[in-house]
Amino acid sequence: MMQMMKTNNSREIAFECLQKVFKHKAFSNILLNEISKKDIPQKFKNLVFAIVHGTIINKILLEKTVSKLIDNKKTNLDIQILLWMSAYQIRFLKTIPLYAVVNEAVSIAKKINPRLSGLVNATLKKVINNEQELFSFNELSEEQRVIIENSLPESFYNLFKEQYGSKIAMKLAKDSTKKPSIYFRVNTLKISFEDFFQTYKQELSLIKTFTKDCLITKVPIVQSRMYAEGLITVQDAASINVVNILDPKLNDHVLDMCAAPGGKVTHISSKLKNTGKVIACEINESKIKLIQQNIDRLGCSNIELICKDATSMKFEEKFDCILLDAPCSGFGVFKRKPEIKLKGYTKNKINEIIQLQSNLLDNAYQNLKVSGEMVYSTCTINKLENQNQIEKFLSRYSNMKKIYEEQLFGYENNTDGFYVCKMIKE
Ligand SMILES: C[S@@+](CC[C@H](N)C(=O)[O-])C[C@H]1O[C@@H](n2cnc3c(N)ncnc32)[C@H](O)[C@@H]1O
Repeated sequence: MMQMMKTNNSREIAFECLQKVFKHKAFSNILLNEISKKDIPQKFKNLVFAIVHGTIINKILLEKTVSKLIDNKKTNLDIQILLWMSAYQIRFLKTIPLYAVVNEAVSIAKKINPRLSGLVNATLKKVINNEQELFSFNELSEEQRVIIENSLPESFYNLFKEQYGSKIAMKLAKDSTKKPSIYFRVNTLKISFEDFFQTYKQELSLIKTFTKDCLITKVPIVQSRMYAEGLITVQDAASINVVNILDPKLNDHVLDMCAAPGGKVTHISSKLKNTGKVIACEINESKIKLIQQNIDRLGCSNIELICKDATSMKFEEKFDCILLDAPCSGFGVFKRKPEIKLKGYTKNKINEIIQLQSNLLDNAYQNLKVSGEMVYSTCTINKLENQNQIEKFLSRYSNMKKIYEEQLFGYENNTDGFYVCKMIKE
């Protein structure tokens, strides 16, 4: 195995990331976060991000295209990954010189196995010369074509079609390859929404959105001064929408049962203007530090952080308001975490998650005051974890009433797909 950890070459770095994703099931957002800290020019980083994200998002399309030219069984996975990422650049990154794509791929191939560099060279020249034909799947039905062109595993398409019909399933397939918008939340503990908007609307090309406290920008903002000072935090509009629906009131006693990395709990804190008390619970100890960093950066002073299993914790005092932003399949975040899409749909794993959600809901009920309100949310569009889960919950507790329910698919406003249900304990 070649050693490339110390390289500054964008394509070598991208290749190494993709190996980790495809061979070792690593998550690209974690790898890319590490790369964003590397001391290399921003334009090199941008190329790495584009290649890694684009190759994962389009993996099925790239694999089917490349396999028209090579025998997958006779070609090792490293060479296939190299061909997928190079075919991605040829097809989708039109400003990159084609000779650079081929030369760099050949030079990486020489490090993997010098005998295969000729194969890489010849295959990529064929992709360049026959691009339109190789990337077209006109012989297939429209449904089949759309799922290949958008690299959606058939198991997902079938699940969405069964739950919502083919029209919505097709829209979901097409949406899964879109570039997500950069949404963020203005931290009203430090600046009012209008002041922030007026001050930075030009500099950050700001656009208002469908949900309160949330803006869109075209400029990367994680490295910005406004971010470091805690004026803003990056969060998808659909996620911001959840706490807007929860709508906790000043001085409320609030429980967030599953809090990491802290996007929603810090939003709750800002809604309360640091009054009342918020208990933020998270089972995973390694994520506690992340929540604390967000709490400190955003200036939240009413949050108590606890590391516990939220299926069984009990409190002396019950809560006015509970958020259960449950662990879920993540079928609403394909655009942001394309690895989830590539894993395909397996019933057993989902059944475990559904049971955990159900146990969490039962304990939320136990900890909620009479007249208290709770929100159950997930970043999935899977009905079994959403509407069906809530129907079963409501049938277990006759004094729980649904007061609001919303399923965002993600294609409406280019957000994540999110389910939100607000209930009251009578
Ligand atoms: C969807 S994420 C929460 C996102 C968070 N609300 C936010 O907005 O930043 C779900 C979290 O629940 C945590 N979790 C899973 N099982 C749990 C349990 N039994 N008790 C508490 N937390 C749990 C996971 O570690 C994960 O961090």
